[in-house]
Amino acid sequence: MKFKQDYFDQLSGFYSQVTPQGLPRPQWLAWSEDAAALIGLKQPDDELLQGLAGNQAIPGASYYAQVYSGHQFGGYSPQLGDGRSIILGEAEGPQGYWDVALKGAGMTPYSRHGDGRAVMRSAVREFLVSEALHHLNIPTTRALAVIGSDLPVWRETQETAAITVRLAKSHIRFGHFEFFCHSEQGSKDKLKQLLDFTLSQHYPELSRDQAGYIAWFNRVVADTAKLIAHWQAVGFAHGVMNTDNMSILGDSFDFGPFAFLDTFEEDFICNHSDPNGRYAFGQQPGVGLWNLQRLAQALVPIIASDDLIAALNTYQHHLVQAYLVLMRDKLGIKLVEPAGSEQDEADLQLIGGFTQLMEANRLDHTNTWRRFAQLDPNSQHSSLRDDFIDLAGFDTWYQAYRERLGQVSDVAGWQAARAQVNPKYVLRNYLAQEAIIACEEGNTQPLADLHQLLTRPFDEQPEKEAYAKRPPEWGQGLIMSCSS
Ligand SMILES: Nc1ncnc2c1ncn2[C@@H]1O[C@H](COP(=O)(O)OP(=O)(O)OP(=O)(O)O)[C@@H](O)[C@H]1O
Repeated sequence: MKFKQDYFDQLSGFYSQVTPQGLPRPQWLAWSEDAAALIGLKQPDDELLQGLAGNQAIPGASYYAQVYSGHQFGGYSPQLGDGRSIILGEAEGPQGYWDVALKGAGMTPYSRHGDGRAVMRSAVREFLVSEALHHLNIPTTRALAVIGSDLPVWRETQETAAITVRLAKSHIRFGHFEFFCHSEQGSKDKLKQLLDFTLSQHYPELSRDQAGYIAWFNRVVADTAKLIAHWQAVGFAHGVMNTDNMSILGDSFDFGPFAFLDTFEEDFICNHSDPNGRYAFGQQPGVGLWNLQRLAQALVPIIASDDLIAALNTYQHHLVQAYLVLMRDKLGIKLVEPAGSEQDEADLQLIGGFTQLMEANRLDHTNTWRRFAQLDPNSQHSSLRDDFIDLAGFDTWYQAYRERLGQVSDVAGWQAARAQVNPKYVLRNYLAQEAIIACEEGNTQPLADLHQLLTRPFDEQPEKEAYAKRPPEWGQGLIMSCSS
């Protein structure tokens, strides 16, 4: 790995230099070849293993933990920070730089009461979902590897420690700005310094003045809205949308009790620690805006309120437009009239009508959408119909859909295009759980197989048909806790 050397200088006051606490007897549990290619790595080897396990220094790496704060479940936590994640710096790759972070590499000044560790279960889940989302074409941080060990750690029961090696275009969170606005260590100058750093790192095309700052905040609003549109379209529930888990770049970030929907349920809650459903699947669009409002509040000292409010007011538009693009593609309908016309409203109703039917008929989200890749769109009789109990409801919807769709001239082409946007395979919780149980028994092959499967989520993989099944009874409604 080749690290950028001037990175640190620009960040003074925003981090603490730390030393990782190594993992004894480390072993590779997972490795992502295409994430490795991002930073010019080819094969995992022993030296890299010891380096990423924190047992020996990696040449050129800097080792730091950042301070930030954030709103967690609606309340402000004034002092958070990388309590178990150590950033090595920015590694150079063929197409740019990536932060490399060791998540679970021991205590830092921000560990509070935590042990600085991550358990294997959560490290594997973060690895799988990072790579799965990427291959679903959803913006996300990436995962290079999972390193396991026999080091015992205590959560609800005794587990073993592991490290996820995370690659991120940026580790800057909404919570960074909140910290430098609200804390005693913060100031207008510090906020400006942080924003100028963000711009120079990630938005070199923007000027470092009021006009650039406003343009930047508009970008953050749009990127966040687009990310959430992706989650809603694919059926992904993040589970812990605290502002310290919101990437400034609009990448999916920090994976805990996340879930892909099995049965479609608007009110689905995947986080055991969220009994009121603050972060339920259907709440995510609203939470995205709420989080942006918290970010805007933190920016008041350096960006005029009117400009912040004007940008926030574009959120709904970006969200709806991005969602419409994704959902029209899933349904195979084309935008005929200009965006923003009455057709948008009619299409939202058509889409909402379908999701309501899915919910009322207790249908599987992924498999139901995948059916569009087999549908004969010119036929009055839909192969989808058999899945519904409410046949009259389906028939009414299908008639409206066919009217909107019109005649399709190239049916095979239409179906192939639907297969490229309606995935066959997603990371269902029970699949992750099976791979984790195998790892606990010393067998990493199921994890490797699942990872491979998820790198081609849109392809038929007949030998892996079973992975597309709805969960067995034990895996239905698996709800994870925040403890990881
Ligand atoms: N085991 C732990 N030891 C120390 N600090 C922890 C531990 N688990 C979580 N934290 C800290 O608690 C806060 C909230 O945790 P959260 O789970 O959102 O983050 P994370 O998953 O640890 O890290 P990241 O956001 O970098 O993915 C963060 O400041 C985090 O560093």
